[in-house]
Amino acid sequence: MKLGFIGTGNMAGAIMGGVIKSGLFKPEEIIGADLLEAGREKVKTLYGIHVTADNKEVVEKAETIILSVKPQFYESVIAEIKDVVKPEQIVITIAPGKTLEWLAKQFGKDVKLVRTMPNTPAMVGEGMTAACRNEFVTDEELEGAKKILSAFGKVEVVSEHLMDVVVSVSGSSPAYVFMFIEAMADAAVADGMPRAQAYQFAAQAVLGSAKMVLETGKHPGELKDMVCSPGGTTIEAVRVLEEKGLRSAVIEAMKACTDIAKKM
Ligand SMILES: NC(=O)C1=CN([C@@H]2O[C@H](COP(=O)(O)OP(=O)(O)OC[C@H]3O[C@@H](n4cnc5c(N)ncnc54)[C@H](OP(=O)(O)O)[C@@H]3O)[C@@H](O)[C@H]2O)C=CC1
Ligand SMILES: O=C(O)[C@@H]1CCC=N1
Repeated sequence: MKLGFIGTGNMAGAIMGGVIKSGLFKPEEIIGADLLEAGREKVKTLYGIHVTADNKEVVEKAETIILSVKPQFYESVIAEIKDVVKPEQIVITIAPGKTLEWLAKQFGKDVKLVRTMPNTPAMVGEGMTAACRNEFVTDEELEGAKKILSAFGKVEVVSEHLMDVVVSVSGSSPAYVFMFIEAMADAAVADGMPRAQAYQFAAQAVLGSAKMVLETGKHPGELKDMVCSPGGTTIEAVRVLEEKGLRSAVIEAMKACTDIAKKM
């Protein structure tokens, strides 16, 4: 088995979907463990992977392990698997707040650790993942981990002190973007557009705008100005968004998100 997941919830499912869709791994090369039968059956049906109720079986069978349980379960799961983790295995973590130092202390032995923060757009191959490693991971092994992470989107190696910021700017931010899309669609529905059509229009506008930022290299403010015709419709919307505090709401929400990540 090439890849093993402990915890087969939302984020693990998004990664499974991404790596299988990319062709990097076949479903039969992936194994996942979860507490409940329902959780295991869901990923077995959706992705065709092997499943087990035994976390240790995942560690015994897979080359690379992704710890995909909630942060509050990291301590107990590591205590359960630490004796079966082999020196050559790479353990990838995806939990906010769990530092390399804290993780190493839980394992209590030399383990190759790659700390990451992915996001659910991994499911459609458009993830954004940040990664950092501990001293036992060689350059070649880091490249191997990056190959897995880039199978479902972009990956960037960052200094560990940035990992809490990454949580708010890309780990959690899909949720704010979905809220924005939902709100835009609600407004369009209020003005008479059928809901399904409203989601298409709003989501495609967000997708295209994000592509413009990534592909033109222009400042987002300049791209915004290009939409605002003098005396036109857009500047009126911009005026109201400023009055209602959109920018400040986003900044304050992200500060709260980063602060929580630091405390986890
Ligand atoms: N969702 C996201 O967008 C992102 C999540 N993450 C991180 O990914 C991790 C998982 O989050 P997410 O997928 O959202 O959470 P989920 O609750 O969807 O998935 C976690 C899964 O782990 C199972 N689980 C709990 N305890 C154990 C255990 N002891 N052994 C095996 N499986 C167990 C849970 O089962 P049960 O439901 O029965 O408890 C659940 O199916 C977290 O650390 C989160 O911070 C990182 C980036 C983005
Ligand atoms: O909400 C959470 O805690 C996780 C981490 C980043 C996205 N979801």
